[in-house]
Amino acid sequence: MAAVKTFEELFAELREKAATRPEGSSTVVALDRGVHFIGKKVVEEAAESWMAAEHEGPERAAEEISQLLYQAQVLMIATGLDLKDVYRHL
Ligand SMILES: N=c1c2ncn([C@@H]3O[C@H](COP(=O)(O)OP(=O)(O)OP(=O)(O)O)[C@@H](O)[C@H]3O)c2ncn1[C@@H]1O[C@H](COP(=O)(O)O)[C@@H](O)[C@H]1O
Repeated sequence: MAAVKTFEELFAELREKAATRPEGSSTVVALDRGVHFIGKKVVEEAAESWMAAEHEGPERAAEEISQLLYQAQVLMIATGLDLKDVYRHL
């Protein structure tokens, strides 16, 4: 099994990608397309998470929810938010 990546580690990785803009990064492509594009991805992955949880079982739900968390982080970066800006509302 691949090494487990935490939410905080993924966010740090994505912020680094946004700053250094490496070739081939899907995160850089999404950030260049902007908040409207990323927002649609958030909604798409939310819907796919719901459908997987209701009809496809826990393993598929886990995959889709991981993509939802990724897209939420990309939206945070596109909006200039840090994790602590979100955490203070939890
Ligand atoms: N965790 C993710 C991650 N989850 C989803 N995605 C991207 O989000 C997009 C999902 O959009 P789509 O729904 O069109 O993709 P799909 O294949 O149809 O997926 P399904 O939802 O249908 O299953 C794809 O481009 C994926 O590459 C992700 N892209 C990157 N990461 C991680 O982010 C980090 C940086 O990645 P790069 O920026 O690509 O270097 C790395 O650790 C990656 O593992």
